[in-house]
Amino acid sequence: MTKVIALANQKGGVGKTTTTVNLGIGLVRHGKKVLLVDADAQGNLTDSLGWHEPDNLHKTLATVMGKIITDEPLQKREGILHHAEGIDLLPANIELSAMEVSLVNTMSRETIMRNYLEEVKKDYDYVLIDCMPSLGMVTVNALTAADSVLIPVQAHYLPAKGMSQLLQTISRVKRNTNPDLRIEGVLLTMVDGRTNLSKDISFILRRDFGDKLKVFKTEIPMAVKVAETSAEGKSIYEYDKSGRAAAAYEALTKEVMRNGKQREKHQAGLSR
Ligand SMILES: Nc1ncnc2c1ncn2[C@@H]1O[C@H](COP(=O)(O)OP(=O)(O)OP(=O)(O)O)[C@@H](O)[C@H]1O
Repeated sequence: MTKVIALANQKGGVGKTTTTVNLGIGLVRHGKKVLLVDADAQGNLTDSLGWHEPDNLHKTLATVMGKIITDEPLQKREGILHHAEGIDLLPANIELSAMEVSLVNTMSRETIMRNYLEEVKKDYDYVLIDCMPSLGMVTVNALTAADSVLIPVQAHYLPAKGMSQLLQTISRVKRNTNPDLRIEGVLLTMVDGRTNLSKDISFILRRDFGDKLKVFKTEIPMAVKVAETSAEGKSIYEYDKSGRAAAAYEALTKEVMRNGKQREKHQAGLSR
């Protein structure tokens, strides 16, 4: 069964795009078939995989969502690009901002992305959706299409208020359009090893939001090489394969795969 994971946090610059790329390519390196969906009109994911001028792309997430809205048939792999490291990408550009506006007056406006993914996800083991830094209609679509949400949090920034808003949106989506939506985990990013702040933040998250809010064991270290990868259009495994950040993203990849297996076992146990 395909697993759809939305990477969301309405605060910008927390490592969503970097994590989408390196978790996605990490999964490919373990033999998984993976589609990345850029759900941000800034097109940062598209750019960081080497399509440096997203606004010149003719077919994007906005194109295929538009076709779902008007009930036009999709072409095979319409808009999907293939990256040299073995991963597929549905890109985004500025046209997604217009989609954000037009969704407001669309019937079943929360389920357009889910309906699109129903058509393409059977070709993949994982679909990762890189959300934009807002909790608008496109992000609600991503949360409605997802099985789980992975929440990257910058370790040196206390996210309490933003986290409450995000958790409220997740609860609203669960109540209205996606009752099975789970939280995959909170991922601490840009961790500076010289401080204990990430431990404090893990503690505060658990204290304020309860044990249900799982925090990944893996933490992503702050590393200049990570910041350099996006200009290169490569993953951290290609750019700095023996560095600490590559090891951390590999550990995260294994943790995500392990979580998936545990859940499958649990569900199999329940249905017996
Ligand atoms: N572990 C890291 N160490 C150092 N720099 C990092 C790390 N992770 C991400 N960065 C850099 O921090 C910036 C923000 O990261 P990223 O684009 O992944 O965040 P984002 O949450 O997707 O941002 P946006 O909200 O704008 O989409 C980028 O310049 C990125 O290269």
